[in-house]
Amino acid sequence: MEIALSDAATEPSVRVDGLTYAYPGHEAVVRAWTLALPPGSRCLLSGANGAGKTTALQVLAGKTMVSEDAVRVLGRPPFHDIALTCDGELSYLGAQWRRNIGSAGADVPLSGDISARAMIEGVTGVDPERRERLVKLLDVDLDWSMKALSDGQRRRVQICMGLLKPYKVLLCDEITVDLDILGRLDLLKFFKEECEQRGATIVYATHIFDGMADWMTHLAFTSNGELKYGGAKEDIPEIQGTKHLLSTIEKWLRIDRDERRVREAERAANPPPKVDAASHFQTRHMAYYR
Ligand SMILES: Nc1ncnc2c1ncn2[C@@H]1O[C@H](COP(=O)(O)OP(=O)(O)OP(=O)(O)O)[C@@H](O)[C@H]1O
Repeated sequence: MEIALSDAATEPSVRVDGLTYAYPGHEAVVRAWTLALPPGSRCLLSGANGAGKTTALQVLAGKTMVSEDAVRVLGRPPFHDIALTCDGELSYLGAQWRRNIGSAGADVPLSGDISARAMIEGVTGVDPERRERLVKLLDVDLDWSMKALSDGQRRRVQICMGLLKPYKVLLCDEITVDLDILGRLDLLKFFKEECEQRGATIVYATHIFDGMADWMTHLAFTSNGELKYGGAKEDIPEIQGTKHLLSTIEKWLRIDRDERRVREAERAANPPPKVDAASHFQTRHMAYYR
């Protein structure tokens, strides 16, 4: 389903055109996605566990190779145009990023005595005013020792570091899950300002809808790998009015689960032939990973 531009004359910051993606040896988990997000838009990416949100975000982030025409970010193919991520115009805050930034892997705290200040001020080429604002916004104490933080405190330092450079497109995969209510709402407010004042575009995957109905300008709901519902929020009658977002998505998720159970029962009754992972990889997808 196409996510409509609010202004047809505006070149989208994110354009996805018939994107299909399968992990080697598996069925496609993203199927025929087409969407376009204009500058300044904030898209809530929603769907059940395993629906393909992380996979899609990783493709948008240029972590996996797909054809150059299938995904364009700021008019450029994110896998092939490495400068997009190196220059910080395209930023991805997701599971890999959580594992790599300010932790010793798998979100394990660093064992050395490194301060939050050393981590945050260690990021070079940053506007000091933006850094100060983010430290305040995220309520980070620069004297915190990274080895003695709660999950939420460590996440605040990570998020601070991830936002220091002013991206044009930001892809977020469940980054606020450890934050307390104020931390999450303040961050959503900051993101909204970034979109309204700088024309940044944000795609935000989450299962937490509190505050999202007012925040988002666009919605993408994926089910069984397909973009089932999508578009500018005013074009989706089912989610008009703040109170309808949670109940509507709950309804869509229940339909999704029922359909999945039917598919699983059918597959159990008629198991598909086994795919040779190596030849599938080479001949069909030629997928490479960063
Ligand atoms: N490296 C991989 N190899 C094969 N299959 C994978 C791989 N990573 C994910 N998958 C499968 O792809 C599907 C989509 O996974 P993905 O992580 O994109 O879902 P998600 O919507 O982000 O889920 P969640 O809400 O649980 O984070 C799932 O069925 C998952 O099992």
